Formats: sequence, C-alpha cells, structure tokens
Amino acid sequence: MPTAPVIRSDVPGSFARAVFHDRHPELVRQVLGALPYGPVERAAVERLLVESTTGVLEPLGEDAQDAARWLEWGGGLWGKPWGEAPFLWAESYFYRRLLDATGYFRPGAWQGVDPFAPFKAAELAGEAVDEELAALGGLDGLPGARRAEALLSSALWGNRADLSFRITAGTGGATASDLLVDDSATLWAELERAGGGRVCVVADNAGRELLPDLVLIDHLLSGGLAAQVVLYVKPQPYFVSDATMADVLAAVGRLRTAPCPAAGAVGGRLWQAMNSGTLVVRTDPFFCAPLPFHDMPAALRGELSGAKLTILKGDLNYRRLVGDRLWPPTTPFAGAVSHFPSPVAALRTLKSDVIVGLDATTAARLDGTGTAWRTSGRHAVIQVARP
Ligand SMILES: O=P(O)(O)OC[C@@]1(O)O[C@H](CO)[C@@H](O)[C@@H]1O
Repeated sequence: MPTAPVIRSDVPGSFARAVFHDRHPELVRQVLGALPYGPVERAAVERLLVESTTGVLEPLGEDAQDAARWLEWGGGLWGKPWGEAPFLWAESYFYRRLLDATGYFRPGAWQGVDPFAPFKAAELAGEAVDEELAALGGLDGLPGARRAEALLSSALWGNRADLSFRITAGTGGATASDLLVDDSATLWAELERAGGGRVCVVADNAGRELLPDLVLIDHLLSGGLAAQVVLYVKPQPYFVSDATMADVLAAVGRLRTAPCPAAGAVGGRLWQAMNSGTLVVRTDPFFCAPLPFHDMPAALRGELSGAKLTILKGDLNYRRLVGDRLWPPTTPFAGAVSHFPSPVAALRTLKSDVIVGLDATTAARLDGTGTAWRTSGRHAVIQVARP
C-alpha cells in the first residue's frame, strides 16, 4: 500500500493548524465557562493552551495511571513543538492533558467530572431532539427498506449533528449530492449475507449522533440483521463530544422517556437488549489512543475479527481507520482499510483533510468548487470493504 505524508499541525494555513490555534482557544473558553472550575484547574487549562500552541510536548506526570503508556506512545516526540507531532497524535494528547488539567483523574472533587458534560446535557435535553424523536413515529409507516434507509441516513448525518429523521422526507438536512460515496447497498448486503452474527459499532459523538446510532442498532437487532451488537464507546471524555458509557445511559434514558411512543419503544427494547446481552457496551483504552487502527492491540483485534461487520462512525474514527495522511482522494478505500480485522463500514461526514475512495471525476469536481469541501461537514461518505 503506497503511503502519503502524515498530517501535522505546523503547516501555516492548514486545517490542522487552525484546530490548535483557533478552535482550541475557543474550546478552552467554553469549557472554563461551562463549569465553575477553581483557580488551580483554570490555571492548568490555560497553561495547556499555551504549551500546545507555543511550547513543546511535556509528558504526563509520573503519577498518571497511563504515564508509561503515553511515554511509549510519544517516543521521539517529547520536547518537540506540538506541531511536529502527527496531528492525530497531538490532538489526542491535547484532550488527554485537558482531562488532567481539569482534575478528571486527580483524587478530589473534580475526579470523574466530564468537562464536556454541560454541552452534552444541553444537546440531549434540547428541543431539536424532541422534534427528531417525534419524527421517529413517522417512520413506522414506511416500507421496511425505506425505514432502513432513513435510519442509516440519520445515523450518517447525525455525525454532522444536524440530524433529522425527516431527511428521508427530503424536507431538510442533506441532499443526495452531499453524499460522495454511497455503499449503503453493500452495507445492507453484508448484513444480510451473514444474518444473525455479531455486528460491532464504534461510536463517535454522544447526544444527537448517538441517538440515531442507537435507533439503528435497535433496527439491526429487531430485524434479525444482528444476533448481537457490541457498541464500543470511549473509556473517558475525548474530543468534546465523544460518547462514554454515561452518554449511552443518558441517550437510552432519553429514548425510554420520550413522549413519542415509537421512541419509547426503541428505548425499552434497547434496555432489554442490554439486560439480555444482545446489546453489549464495551470500551478499550485504545479508543483514546493517539494511533491509527492499524496499530490496534491484539486483544481488540481479536474481539473485532469475529464481527460480521464493524461500523465506524464519524470523522475521527475515519482518520484512524484509513490513516491520518494526505492520501490522494482516489486512493482505494479497500486498500486503505485492508488491515482491519473484519468487514468494515465507515459512516462519516467530512470534517478533516483525510479522504480516500473518491472517483477522479468527483474529486476534480470538488476541488473545482474552491470550497473547503474536506472540512466543512457538508459532505459525507458511506464506504464499505471486506478486507
Ligand atoms: O469524530 P467527529 O466528532 O466526527 O469529528 C472530530 C473532528 O472532526 O473534530 C476535529 C476538529 O475539531 C477533527 O480533527 C476531528 O476529526
């Protein structure tokens, strides 16, 4: 498999540089405004922001339970400017250090407090979710294939967090041209092919992305397309919105208590599925590692190898799946994911520079628009491959 330059955040004018120098300062402002952190936490977060934009990479304190793991992951990087590390590595480390700065791991009052919890809670409690769950009822009357298409679209576009179960009605949200690759027919065929096996779903964001993910999981289990679903979530808060077990419980609760009977029924079935073990929620430290999935540990590789399909949600998982590199957009998706231990499907809105699997005409058309099509979140792909 040919290679391509690793993306770094030290390139002037690049998206990656803007993430560190524009997005992170705004994120820090929001995090410090969302919870009444004390002087110690506030100063530590501000120091992290200065270090990550103008300083060099400092290792975790020796008392950190994962200090040795990060020391190994960062071999050759410590003491270098953050921009000289791979963008994926540096961004992952930023979020690990943000947890340190807010006291997430430190024994004391702030231990275990998700710094992004206010944002997640507000999104989940929002009227937009009420409306989206109410629209679920409208899907019950659709023919099976149309309902399946609606649920897949909602899970896909939920990654852009402008989710709407009304997408299928064509009344809003994405348009067909925004979907650059549509392997959905292959995805359903893969699920039909080995009906009744285990499907793994590697979650991305909580709230308005996780809700349609859970509704899709209910569809797979209720429709016999999966005998079991293993939902992988993050072991700790990550990249602001990434889902943890607490977020899964909040989303299932939101469904179960929704005024809309259809949503309540989904929530009830998910609760039962978790009781019976047909829906299992798992996590692994590797899901917060600064590495591509190519380097996943043997134990996780073994878990995933038995899946009839692994569905990866979101932009960050895509970057880790194909490798966070400046691949030519026409690089074959199957080649880029040949390392993966099961048939794999990526449901992703484009929010960073990485993209593979486009045909030359589409790539040329998009480049010809002169827009930030790779990072705008407007476009998406459904890509499937059997390694
Ligand atoms: O995985 P998600 O939630 O779809 O997107 C996460 C993400 O797009 O946000 C960052 C920019 O803030 C990117 O570097 C990263 O890939």
